[in-house]
Amino acid sequence: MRQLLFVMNPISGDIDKASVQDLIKHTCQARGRTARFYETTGEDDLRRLKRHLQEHPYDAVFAAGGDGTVNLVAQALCKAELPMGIIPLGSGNGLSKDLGIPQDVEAALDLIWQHQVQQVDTLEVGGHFAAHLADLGFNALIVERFAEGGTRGPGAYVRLALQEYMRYEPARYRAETDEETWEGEAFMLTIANARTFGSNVVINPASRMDDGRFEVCVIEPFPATAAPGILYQLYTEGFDESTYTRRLQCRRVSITVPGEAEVRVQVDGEPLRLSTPVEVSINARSLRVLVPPAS
Ligand SMILES: Nc1ncnc2c1ncn2[C@@H]1O[C@H](COP(=O)(O)OP(=O)(O)OP(=O)(O)O)[C@@H](O)[C@H]1O
Repeated sequence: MRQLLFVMNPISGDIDKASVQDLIKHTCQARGRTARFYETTGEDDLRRLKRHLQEHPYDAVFAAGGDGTVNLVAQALCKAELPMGIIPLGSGNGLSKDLGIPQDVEAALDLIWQHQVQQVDTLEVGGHFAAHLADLGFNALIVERFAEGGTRGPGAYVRLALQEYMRYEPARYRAETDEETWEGEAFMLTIANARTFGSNVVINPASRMDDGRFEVCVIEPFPATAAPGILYQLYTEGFDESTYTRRLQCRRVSITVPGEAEVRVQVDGEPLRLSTPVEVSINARSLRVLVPPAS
């Protein structure tokens, strides 16, 4: 693994990218590796990155940014042999946490020399690629407001969530999977290939990213008095213990919101409006990722 590309998002997280780039360059040079950098622009990045990868041979491509940058690189490498590494530089870094990738830049870089390659499933959500988590309902609304607001960081997210919670009206959903159908009201409905949000909320405990299946994790409407208990359960892997939650395991699902032609969906942290039904399918073991070696 000698030729390495680092795809850097100049605006992700709250981190000085020039010093990170220096650190990556010097670490690689000192240990006989060549690091090249590819800066994202926020416009047409997928097409440009794919073309760059066709024209240049690399041994691995690192996503150096947040979940959106990871989504971009994962999409470019999906169904390819080339493995993806992650240098977590966003505010949430959900997928890297799920895969046990160190959150410290130097430790994450060490995976160049010591790693195993894990093949993980990826999802298609309404025609959009997802490597981590997507959802409909409350969190999708907050992610949309967050993007509109122009502020970044976990503090701004929590402020928005508290404001919106007070006036939030849960919607009715119908989820038809390859195994069962569920219809009912939900506070939010998460399409989960992975386990944990970047905020450390465990939405899909004891799940696997390489089993060819994903979960639809439903949080039903709950009274305000139940909120602290649900939050506690979400942070302590107790999702299934609540009377307000359920999980459907499947290989595909079709989600409708009766009476709505369009629905808010967040996919790997990006807010989208998708037409209904939202069709979700899985690409089993379609992405190769560098993770810490098995202990
Ligand atoms: N040069 C750029 N200028 C403006 N926006 C950019 C640029 N490069 C990428 N983007 C946008 O940045 C977003 C992805 O950001 P990313 O998820 O990597 O960081 P983050 O939002 O800070 O982290 P996290 O997702 O962990 O909260 C995408 O919407 C992408 O279009």
